[in-house]
Amino acid sequence: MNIIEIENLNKIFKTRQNHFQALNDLSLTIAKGEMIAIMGTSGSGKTTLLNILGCIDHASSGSYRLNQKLIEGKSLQALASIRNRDLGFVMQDFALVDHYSVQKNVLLPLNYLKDHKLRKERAARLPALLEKLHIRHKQIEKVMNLSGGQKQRVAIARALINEPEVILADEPTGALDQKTSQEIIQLLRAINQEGKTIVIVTHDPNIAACCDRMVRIEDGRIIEDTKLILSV
Ligand SMILES: Nc1ncnc2c1ncn2[C@@H]1O[C@H](COP(=O)(O)OP(=O)(O)OP(=O)(O)O)[C@@H](O)[C@H]1O
Repeated sequence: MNIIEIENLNKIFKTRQNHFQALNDLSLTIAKGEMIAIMGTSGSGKTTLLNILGCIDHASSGSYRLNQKLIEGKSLQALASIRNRDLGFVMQDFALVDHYSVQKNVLLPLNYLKDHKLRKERAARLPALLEKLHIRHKQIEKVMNLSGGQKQRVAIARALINEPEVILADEPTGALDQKTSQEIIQLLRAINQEGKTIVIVTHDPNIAACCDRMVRIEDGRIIEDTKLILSV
């Protein structure tokens, strides 16, 4: 089953003087449970694509179906709820609140859940989640006192707390050294093997090599789509 289906997607950024076509008739399907790397030179359209997949931005034309549901035409409120329920985000700069504790950061997405019972159930999973990500011993530590690798583990825990089907990661290892990057990618791989679909934007061929598939974008178009034989 395809969890992501995009068809003939175009994205045009309009400024006062001119306009720029960042995505050009791009079509892509991603199967449930796939781990896919999006590569391409700087300015090729990777983040633009990820932002549309993440319902942070909308396409100028074309269609996007997430879990069979058409995303175009949804209200801002509906998009916010899709982002919170169906998607988890992991960013290069971690996007954590530095002066909050690890547990407060991880529990943040639950604030948007209206169902109090569900909120309690999910919050109860916190210790097991932190254990799995090897940061249980840092539960009440402020994020500002953690290493880069630990911060990214907190961000991954936060992305997982609402049990989304899809994790979108924009250069998740961009701020980390090589050894820590490998640890983070192996962690994402383990999460993928539990059934999550993972889309990773990366410049790093070593990260792409840990994925099932690599799609290369140039000038807003897909120029390569390769299934990878995993060595990990
Ligand atoms: N809000 C915007 N307004 C105008 N142009 C934009 C806007 N956002 C992105 N662009 C342009 O769209 C193109 C694609 O940008 P995007 O951020 O998707 O590239 P990228 O592949 O993620 O690059 P990088 O690897 O450097 O992060 C770039 O030429 C960029 O300048």
